[in-house]
Amino acid sequence: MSAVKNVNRAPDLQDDVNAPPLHLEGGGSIEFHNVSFAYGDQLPIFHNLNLCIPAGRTTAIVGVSGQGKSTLLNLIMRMVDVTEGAILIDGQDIRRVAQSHLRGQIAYVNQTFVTFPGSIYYNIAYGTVSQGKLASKDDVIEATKAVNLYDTILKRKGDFEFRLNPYTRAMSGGELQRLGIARALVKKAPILLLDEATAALDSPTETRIMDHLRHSAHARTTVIIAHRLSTIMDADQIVVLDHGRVAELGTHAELVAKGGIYATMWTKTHISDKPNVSAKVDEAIKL
Ligand SMILES: Nc1ncnc2c1ncn2[C@@H]1O[C@H](COP(=O)(O)OP(=O)(O)OP(=O)(O)O)[C@@H](O)[C@H]1O
Repeated sequence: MSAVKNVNRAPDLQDDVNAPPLHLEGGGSIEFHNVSFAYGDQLPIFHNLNLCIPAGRTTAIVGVSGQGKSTLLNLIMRMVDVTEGAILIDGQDIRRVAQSHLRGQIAYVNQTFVTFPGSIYYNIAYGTVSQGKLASKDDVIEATKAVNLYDTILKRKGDFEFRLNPYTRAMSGGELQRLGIARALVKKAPILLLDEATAALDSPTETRIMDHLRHSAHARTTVIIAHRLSTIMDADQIVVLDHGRVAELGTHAELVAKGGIYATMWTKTHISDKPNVSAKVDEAIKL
């Protein structure tokens, strides 16, 4: 019932009358142009932020806790509107295009996978519902292979017909997180936003999924937030957010050589490889 209520609720942000769809001829480049943003009457999180996220590439966003990484993704999805400035996707101000179409072009995964009462197939195929359809069984199978979950599902009674229920814990946290990524992959959206989407996974599984995302034939613009820097060190560009602005931008090698905020975080990550001190270092990185 609450899902039905949410679907029927008027959106907080209204579309222009006859708002056009988003045209992605440029492949989905995202530009923050002098963006300022505050939640309500809170202190601003961004002030005159300028950032270019190139199409078809992977951009990682890092920064200590509370610097606005998740907010940056919320702004791209237009869950909230900029206070000043504009966000352009392939040159189009996202406030001027239909919200349903904008979100139809974006796949988003965070740490929480919402399960619906229904089969594993349904729970993954649901990823395309904003495009007015359920994903095909073949696409669902392909996505589960990409996230290293196919064999696990086959071991379940009824495999893809195995029923999930939000109130019983039928899968581990890592399996649910991989289901969440599979749900995003079936959407085959030109823009993929990952917010700590692989945080619950062990390193080999995470590496395999990241490799798939990097090398899959389906070109997409990927923006990724990850606390574990090893997840994002191969990104085409890494953006370090600090005090509402882009403090550093470059590849992993460039930023380590620069010796600034990222280099400090990277050094702490190395220490965290030693098991006994990892918790303390996590705490330090989170500040
Ligand atoms: N809906 C909201 N209303 C008011 N303030 C919010 C809201 N969401 C986030 N904030 C605040 O905005 C700031 C940035 O939050 P955000 O979640 O974007 O940071 P983050 O860099 O992703 O943090 P973390 O690494 O801890 O996830 C924080 O101070 C947070 O408390």
